[in-house]
This record gives sequence, C-alpha cells and structure tokens, in this order.
Amino acid sequence: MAPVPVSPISVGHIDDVQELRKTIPSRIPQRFVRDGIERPRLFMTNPTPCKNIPVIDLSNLQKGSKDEFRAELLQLSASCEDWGFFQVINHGVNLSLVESLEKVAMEFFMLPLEEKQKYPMLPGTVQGYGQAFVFSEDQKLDWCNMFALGLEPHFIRNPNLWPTKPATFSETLEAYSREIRKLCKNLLKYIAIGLSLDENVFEDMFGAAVQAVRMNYYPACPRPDLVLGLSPHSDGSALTVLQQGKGSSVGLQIFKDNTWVPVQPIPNALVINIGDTIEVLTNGRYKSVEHRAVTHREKDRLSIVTFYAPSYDLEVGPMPELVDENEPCKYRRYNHGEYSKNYVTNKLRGKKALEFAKINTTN
Ligand SMILES: COC(=O)C(/C=C/C1=C(C)CCCC1(C)C)=C/O[C@H]1C=C(C)C(=O)O1
Ligand SMILES: O=C(O)CCC(=O)C(=O)O
Ligand SMILES: [Fe+2]
Repeated sequence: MAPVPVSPISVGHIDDVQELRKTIPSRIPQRFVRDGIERPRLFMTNPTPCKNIPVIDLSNLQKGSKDEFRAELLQLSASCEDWGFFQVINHGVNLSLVESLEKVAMEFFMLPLEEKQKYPMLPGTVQGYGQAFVFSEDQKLDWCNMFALGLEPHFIRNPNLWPTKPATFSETLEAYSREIRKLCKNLLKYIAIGLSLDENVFEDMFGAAVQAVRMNYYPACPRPDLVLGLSPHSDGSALTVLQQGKGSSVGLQIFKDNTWVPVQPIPNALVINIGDTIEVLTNGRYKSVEHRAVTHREKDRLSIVTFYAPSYDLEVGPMPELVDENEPCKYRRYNHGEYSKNYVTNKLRGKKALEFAKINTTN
C-alpha cells in the first residue's frame, strides 16, 4: 500500500527559508524559534572530546584478502550495533555522478521560487518542493527547503513533480539512483553475512524495494542557536545513504550516549544509517539512531538522502534467527505499507514512529 495521506490539514503559511534570507536576512520568524530544550547547544563552554562515527572501507569487503574481509566485516557489524551509523569509503559509486547530482540539485534550489513552486509538496504529502512533516499551524518549522521524489518501484513516482530545469536533472538522478541501489544491496548483503544469515536474505525478502530521494537545502541562518535545520528523527527506511555537499558546513548530528555528536564529513565518503526497518528485522540488535541537522551562521549546506526500504507488501517482524530466550521478540509483525503511511502522516518526532511496532514490555 502506498503512503498517500489525503485528509485536508491546515498548516498555516510556511515561509520559504531561502526567500526569508533574501528579504529579511537577520529576522527569525517565531515559527522557526525552538523552545529552550530543543535548541542546539552550539557554543558549549566545555565541549566533550568528539567521537567520530566509524568508517567502513567497502573495498576490503569486495576485494580484500580473507583477513581484511574478516576485520572489515567485524567493524561493519560493530558499527551497526554500537552506532547505527557509519561512513563508507571506496563505495564504488561513480564520484563524477555524485558531483553532477550535487550540481544539479544546487542549481534546482537556486531557481526562482515560482519555478520551484511548480512542483509543490502539498500539505500532508512527502514528494515535491517545500517542507515535509508539517501537520498543524502551531508546529515549529525546520530551517530547510526540501525537494523529495519517489523513485522505485515506478508506481510511487509522480511524473508531474520531476523538474524540467535544470535540463539534466532527471537523467542525472536516474543514473545516481541506480548506483545507490547497487550500494544498498551490497551493504545489505554484508550486513546479513555479519549477522550469520544467508547473504541474500534481505534482497529476497525486500521484493520490489522502495527507493526515494530527498534533497535538503539549509541556507545559512543568522541565529543557528535558535533553530533546527531538521527535527530529530530516526529514518523509517531499512538503510539510508546520505551525501553531504562539497564545501558544506558540518550539520548532521547523531544522538549517542545522551549527547549530540556531529558527523565530520570525509571527502567522497557516503554516510549510511540503519533505519527503523532493520531495527525491527534484527529484533533491536541494530538500532535506528535518532539524528538531526543544525544550521550555520555563514555557510549553507546541501544533503542528498536516499531511503531504501522493502516492498510495501512485506510483512515485517523480527527474524526468527534473532529471537531467543535472551532476546525475546521486541516488535510485532506489521505491513511495511502501513508503517510507511504511519511514518509520513506524523511529524518527525525522535524515535516515536517505532512505537507503531514495539511490543510493550513492563520490565
Ligand atoms: C520527505 O520524505 C521522507 O522523509 C521520507 C519519505 C520517503 C518517501 C517518498 C519521498 C516517496 C514515497 C515513498 C517514501 C515514503 C519512502 C522518508 O522515508 C522513509 C520513511 C519510510 C517509512 C521509509 O521507508 O523511508
Ligand atoms: O541533512 C542531514 O544531514 C540529515 C538529513 C536526514 O536525516 C534526512 O533527510 O532524513
Ligand atoms: Fe534522517
């Protein structure tokens, strides 16, 4: 079942943050100003030494010696278990394609507002240009412009939302998405091997896998201490692949050990995170970790995010191999289409979406 929210909802006027920057460069409308506890603490007097998310060298898994393979596989499993996030280097995705997509994405965001508004993300929907996950007039807004498209299977596409400018946008996105799809399948294969499962278990289970892309553009913000670029959330996907634009400011933060840890971009690396679906399938062994984006006073930032998830038809639940008396079943079985619908019809709210699947245990 495709997640198509239909109920009419009233979200009030949503300012376009790029236009705000042009017209009233130093004012932050109240709707973007977060309440105290939600504000990012960017100027800590006593910052904790920064931990960095793990780095996986995919070439060691694909063409390394037996020892290199074994060591990298252990590192991959530990990253998924301890962090839910890692950066992948030597990932095999054509770097000039990565750069081309970044270029056309930036060109799109730099178009006049009237041109971008030909592809509106209507309230309650997740595809097109605008702000997703806004469901009421009093909800705080993110300091971000989004452009999102469903890619696979084709029935989730809305052809009216594919832009004609820049001219090479669609072909570049198609080529990029094919490569990212291959990367996701490869990563899922190694994740399965690391869990002592059959290497094809996820590919076979996922069927007509769902793939979507979201481009997030965060303009510089005069008061980055008051706003969020993107609200805290975990992703509903199985895996998410995130590319940070070259020269972008640091913006992604993940919630680890009760602190927000910034993800330092590594040139040409892609950031991978475990989504809610893998958390459920692995019975919580691999966690989908809460993350958010913060803004920068002087620099803008672009991120290009691919969500890779199973077919909407799939019945998702913990895999029997990962359930036993020490790890009793933590999630109920549900239909992934239902999960997606629930995810996209609620505001981003930390790990709350997963409550849809959690079995409540009292101890
Ligand atoms: C703004 O979009 C999202 O944040 C998002 C939605 C992705 C989707 C589309 C843009 C088109 C239709 C399919 C889908 C819902 C995947 C997040 O994606 C996560 C949430 C779920 C659930 C998921 O599978 O990926
Ligand atoms: O821009 C980022 O770094 C975070 C993006 C993200 O988490 C998302 O789009 O789901
Ligand atoms: Fe995310």
